[in-house]
Amino acid sequence: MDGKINTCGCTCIRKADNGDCEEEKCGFEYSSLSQASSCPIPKPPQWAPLLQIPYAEFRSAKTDSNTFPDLPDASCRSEGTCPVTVLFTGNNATLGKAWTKNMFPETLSIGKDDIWDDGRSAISLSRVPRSLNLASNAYLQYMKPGAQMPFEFTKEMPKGETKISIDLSSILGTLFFTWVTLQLFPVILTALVYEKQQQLRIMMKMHGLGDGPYWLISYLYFLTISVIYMLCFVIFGSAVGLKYFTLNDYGIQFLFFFIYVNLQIAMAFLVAAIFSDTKTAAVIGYIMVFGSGLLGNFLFQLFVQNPSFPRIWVMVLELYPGFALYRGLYEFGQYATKASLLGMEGMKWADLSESRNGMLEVLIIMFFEWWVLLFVAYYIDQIVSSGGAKGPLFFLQKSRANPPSFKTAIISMKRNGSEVFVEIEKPDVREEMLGVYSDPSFFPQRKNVEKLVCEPSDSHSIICHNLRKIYPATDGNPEKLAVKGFNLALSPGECFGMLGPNGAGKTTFISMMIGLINSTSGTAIVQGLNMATDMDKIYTSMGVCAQYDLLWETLTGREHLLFYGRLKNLKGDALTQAVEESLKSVNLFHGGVADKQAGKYSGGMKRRLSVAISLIGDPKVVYMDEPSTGLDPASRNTLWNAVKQAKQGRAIVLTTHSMEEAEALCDRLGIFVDGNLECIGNPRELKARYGGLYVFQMTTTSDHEDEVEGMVKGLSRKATKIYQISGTIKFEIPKGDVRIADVFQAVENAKSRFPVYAWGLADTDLEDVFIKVARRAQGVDHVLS
Ligand SMILES: Nc1ncnc2c1ncn2[C@@H]1O[C@H](COP(=O)(O)OP(=O)(O)OP(=O)(O)O)[C@@H](O)[C@H]1O
Repeated sequence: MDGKINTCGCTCIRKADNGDCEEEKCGFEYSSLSQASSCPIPKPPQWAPLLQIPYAEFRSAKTDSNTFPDLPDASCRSEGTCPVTVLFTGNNATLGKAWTKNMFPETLSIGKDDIWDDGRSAISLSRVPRSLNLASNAYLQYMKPGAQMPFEFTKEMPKGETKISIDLSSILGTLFFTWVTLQLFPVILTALVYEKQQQLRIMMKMHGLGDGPYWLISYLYFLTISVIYMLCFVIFGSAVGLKYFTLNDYGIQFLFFFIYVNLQIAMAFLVAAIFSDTKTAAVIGYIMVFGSGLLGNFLFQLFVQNPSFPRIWVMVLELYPGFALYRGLYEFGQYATKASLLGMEGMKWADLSESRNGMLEVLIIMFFEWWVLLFVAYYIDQIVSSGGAKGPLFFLQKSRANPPSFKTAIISMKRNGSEVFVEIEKPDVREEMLGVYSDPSFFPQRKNVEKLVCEPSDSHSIICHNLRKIYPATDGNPEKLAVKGFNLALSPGECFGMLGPNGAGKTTFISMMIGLINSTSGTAIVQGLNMATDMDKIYTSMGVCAQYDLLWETLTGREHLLFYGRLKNLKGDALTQAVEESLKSVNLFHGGVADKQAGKYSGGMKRRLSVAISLIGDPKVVYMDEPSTGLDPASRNTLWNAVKQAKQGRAIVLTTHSMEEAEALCDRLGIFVDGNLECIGNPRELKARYGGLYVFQMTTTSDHEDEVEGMVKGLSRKATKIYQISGTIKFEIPKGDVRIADVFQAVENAKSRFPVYAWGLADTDLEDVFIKVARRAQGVDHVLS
């Protein structure tokens, strides 16, 4: 037994004592070698079929260790215990090679020499495979090297195949493509909810974008995106040769996807009307995506493929857009698979009338549902976005005669001889307060508004008449009377500053004026239009800088201004020029800042952009809620200059906590306390009316404090001590009681009698006025409550 292969291709496996070969093994190499005449005639292998796999199991026929019952060695029954050789016989060995490679990718390597002339091939496997899939007309012969009798199993396929072609798109398509198509749903939904959550929708509305145009623009935008997305989807699918797309008629595919994306947008609008938080909406959106796909897969496999299941229930399922999508894609998949196997065309227009084809019913359902959902979404949105102003039957209210305009109401009151009475507070409170303040000029605004009410004119940009806001009781908190009857008349070119402590009701007032919330009662006329009936028209001449920056994080400053400028009907060069001037006026023009995304702006930059937005497009009335919050002194000066310039020809209402800002910008100031306007006038008037005092301060040693007090009392008997600590004493002295020269003289005398380390005489400033008015009002409120 030398193990050498002789010229006949045989190996001696047993030698006689004389050295001759007693037994040779020619193996399977015999036919690949040129055979000498002396070579023994090889024995053909004894193949016997051991395993029969029915055709029905064509795709998934499997063998396991039990399918090799004739393996002579028990140790060979389990995977990996002994090497084996597999023989293939078929139309050609390449087929066997390709097939086997597919089955045993880890263990198989087949070379050119492995293919025999008779078309068979032999491959050595390092282990017994656990399972086998037979996919060709090959005989598979399985033998263990060295075995006396080869063992084998044979599988003969019923018909010859030249190529294994599995079109995955047709098999996986329905579920996978359902998910791909539905991916747009959460995108549209979150975009819509984001605009609502960030109050960008109301911001757009405030700048003149009505509900109708908003819906139209948004709808067309999402439709364009969806159509492009679906076109790319079908084009790419076709380009890579997915039969799902290439075999079915493109016209039907276009119609199906077009109707579906419209339905999907309508559904996103509907769901967006219900949610106001982006994160919740995104979670719901993705649950709908995956749920629709998986549930659709489960239900339709179960029901559609079961002919005994009532068809009407399938149609009920299809009323849910996600399932309708699944069903349509399922039909495309069915037609593509059939066409691929039988080598014919997929779904054609004529096939729509086939009774088992659900495409037509899906198209009809989706088409009608698209319009129904759109209508319902618009209806719900009108109710939800109105903040309670519109009830479920708002369309009936609209059809009624228009409510009488403000002017008409006044004229009719005059005709009836009734006295026009403007109620500022409940009568008892009013009397009480008049008693407390005993100053009729305390309510000049009421008189002014009364006059305007009686003699309506267009000379005022804003007229507020007894505007009240009561927030309803929520979460166990009682209702809140935030604005208690506000009266204001504001002319063009005037800047009105609202001062007041936190919670005074300033933001509530502005929110009512910009239509963010509805007033509980009262009337406001802006540019001659009644807010209750003509808010949409008022929006076109209004600019708003809200307390919080309402910006799109992904848009640049310039894009924001271009967008809002367009809403204000600016076009072409006028728009470009207005945007550039606006950017310059708030110092956002230079250094590429204008083209940075607003999300990357600092707080101060966002604030300046908000102010620029409020002023673009020449609005006649501008509301600014604490515009300079968070600005550094330089930026604040820039902003002030912008507002001063913007005052020309416009009425501006501005709330602020900065007395400096109020004095710098406002022509008139109103101090608001606990929902009431406590005083109104220009800064100097207010200081004169509520100040009227000098503040005298002196620092000496502790043992001379009495002498300082005596000196001040000598100047004015009405002087009141307001502060005393460690030798520093402060007095308020009525201005009318004292001459400044006398104060200087008294101080000089005092210096000669005791040490004076420092002294000062100051006029009252706006801050003193503010504190005084607020304290007094809160004191009165406290008494009244
Ligand atoms: N949605 C609401 N529901 C109930 N109460 C509210 C609501 N919004 C505001 N309020 C209450 O109304 C009052 C006025 O609030 P508002 O925000 O108008 O005050 P403000 O003067 O703007 O305060 P700040 O200077 O702090 O901005 C406060 O007591 C506030 O708690």
